[in-house]
Amino acid sequence: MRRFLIAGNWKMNCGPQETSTLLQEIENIIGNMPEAVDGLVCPPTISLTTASVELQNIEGLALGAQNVHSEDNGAFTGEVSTEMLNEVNCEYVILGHSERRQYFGETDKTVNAKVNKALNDGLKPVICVGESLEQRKADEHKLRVKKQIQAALIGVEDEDASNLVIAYEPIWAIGTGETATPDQAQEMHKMIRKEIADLYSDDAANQIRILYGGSMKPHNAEELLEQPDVDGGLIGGASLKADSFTDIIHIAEELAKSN
Ligand SMILES: O=C(CO)COP(=O)(O)O
Repeated sequence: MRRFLIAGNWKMNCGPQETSTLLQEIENIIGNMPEAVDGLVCPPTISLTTASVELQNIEGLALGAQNVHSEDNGAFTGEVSTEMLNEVNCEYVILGHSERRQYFGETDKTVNAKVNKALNDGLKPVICVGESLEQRKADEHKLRVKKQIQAALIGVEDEDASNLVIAYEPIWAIGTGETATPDQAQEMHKMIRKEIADLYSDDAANQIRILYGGSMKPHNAEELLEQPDVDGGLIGGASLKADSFTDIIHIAEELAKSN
């Protein structure tokens, strides 16, 4: 059985001080992560070192970055390398978030290079895919997401597939308060799992975790997380408050217990 992964993408929020405060608040509420649920926080690069220290007190809550470069090192002003992320105990890295695709020139090709680099260097990529509102209205959402997945996974070997996480994030639901309905999320997650089965194997498809992202909040987390192919959440706004983030963790815990 796949374990829930409840992940916070903090985006460009929380410098080192706020990072310490937020993680201490989370620790005060949950202590460690519940047995049945995996957790992840992805602060901005400058706060990773601080987060790494704080997270020593919260068992089961892993650390991730929001981006990485595909080269080892060198003249790439403003970038960070996989080696640097490993040094501060990052386990995951978010790749291909729609905001990076939209504002920072990320393409299917650069995402693919980063996915391979991350896997080669022991980081688990959280690959973000998702369609725009126009694409959904034109009934192109399935094709768009399929293409993003195929492109992101070029060169990724079968044995690495289980280290991947995929996040389905419909762009129209990010930061808008509008959520995909549970049926819409399930339909897309099922299709993504089928795509992984076609590209790799049923085994890989059964193992891979597919997260939903886009205005997941405590009030809608249960109906989304109870869908059979929704294995967790990639949470933006609601991950910036200790109470809403831990509420969602507790919802996942209850669902895991009842399964
Ligand atoms: O983009 C997201 C997570 O990566 C979702 O953000 P919100 O939860 O703020 O909609």
